[in-house]
Amino acid sequence: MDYSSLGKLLRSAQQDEAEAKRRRLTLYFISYVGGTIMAFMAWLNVGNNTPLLVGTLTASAAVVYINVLLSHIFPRVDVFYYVGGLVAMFTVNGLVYTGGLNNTGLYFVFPLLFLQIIVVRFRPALIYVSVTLAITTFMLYNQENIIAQYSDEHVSRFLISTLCFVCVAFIGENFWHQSRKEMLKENFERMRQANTDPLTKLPNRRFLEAVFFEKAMQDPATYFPLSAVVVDIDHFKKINDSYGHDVGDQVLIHVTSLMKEAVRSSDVVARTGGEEFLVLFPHATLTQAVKLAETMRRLIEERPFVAGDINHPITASFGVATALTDTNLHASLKQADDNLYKAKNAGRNRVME
Ligand SMILES: Nc1nc2c(ncn2[C@@H]2O[C@H](COP(=O)(O)OP(=O)(O)OP(=O)(O)O)[C@@H](O)[C@H]2O)c(=O)[nH]1
Repeated sequence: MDYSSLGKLLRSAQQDEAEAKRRRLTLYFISYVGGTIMAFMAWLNVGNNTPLLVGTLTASAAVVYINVLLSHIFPRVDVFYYVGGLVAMFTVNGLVYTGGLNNTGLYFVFPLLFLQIIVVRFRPALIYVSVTLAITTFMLYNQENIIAQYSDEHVSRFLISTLCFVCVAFIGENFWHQSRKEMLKENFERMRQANTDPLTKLPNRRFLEAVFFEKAMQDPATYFPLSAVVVDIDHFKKINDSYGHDVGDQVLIHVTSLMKEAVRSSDVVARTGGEEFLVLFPHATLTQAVKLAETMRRLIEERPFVAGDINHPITASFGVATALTDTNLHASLKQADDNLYKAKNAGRNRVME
């Protein structure tokens, strides 16, 4: 698996739960409070001979309630936030068009715009608010086409204060957005370090357990049958003893690059111990995994470690097993381990299934 795919997996594991919760709770709060206010205002206006205003408020309240109820059922779906923003746009312009109760419609524009900014993500919010304000401004300068009538003074005051308000709200949102991005970047870097072996730059055991296996359990159709190959370099201690630890390290890097050369881009090569590796083949049968392990074994055998005066043949032993479903993942990892020991006992430099 290449660096960017591993990064993607890590990023998906770094779920920004706090931000998701903030958005979800904001949507719930705004929808229940806002929907109730809209319904109440609609009820207040019944009998005032303002059917369009009553209709706008009732329709908005109904859509807000349905939207929030659906968002409880599908909490991970983003569309409800955008629907919330659209309802705000519709309500703002309905209020501007009709004038609202006793011509107070313009005063409700501020909170509704603010709701749009916090419910919809930063960039889409720029579009939502711009479109909402463009329609509002058009109506205010073409009052012959709308029901409400506002004085020039009223319109100027409203537009200037709205502009200031929107700028301040976006500046605040932008700073929050930037600092959150920085925080996520730092957090990601820490996570990357914790999940990577510093010598070979391969993912480590922690990555497999905390990220990869979790992901595989969540999406078994993509990952299973999941084949595992445990790889152990033969007589590695001798290399360390003969040439020193630094050369041993270079041999580990050499073997890593050979294994990466042999596998597919969707496979994961991880370093799980000193001279032990675990290679995972998502969606691969036992036969395919044995074939890939054999390719790795041959490649390692055929390409000795060469550095300066050193030309040292390397071999490795392989234990293979396949988990057909997520329920036997751990049993098959253990089986792959057992098969590795069989390969060692049978004379090394071989693949055992
Ligand atoms: N250079 C280097 N050596 C390491 C590292 N981690 C573990 N080792 C060494 O790897 C060697 C493993 O030795 P053994 O477990 O006896 O295995 P082996 O010599 O490969 O023998 P078999 O596995 O039975 O073929 C030990 O000497 C460890 O010190 C490392 O990061 N770098």
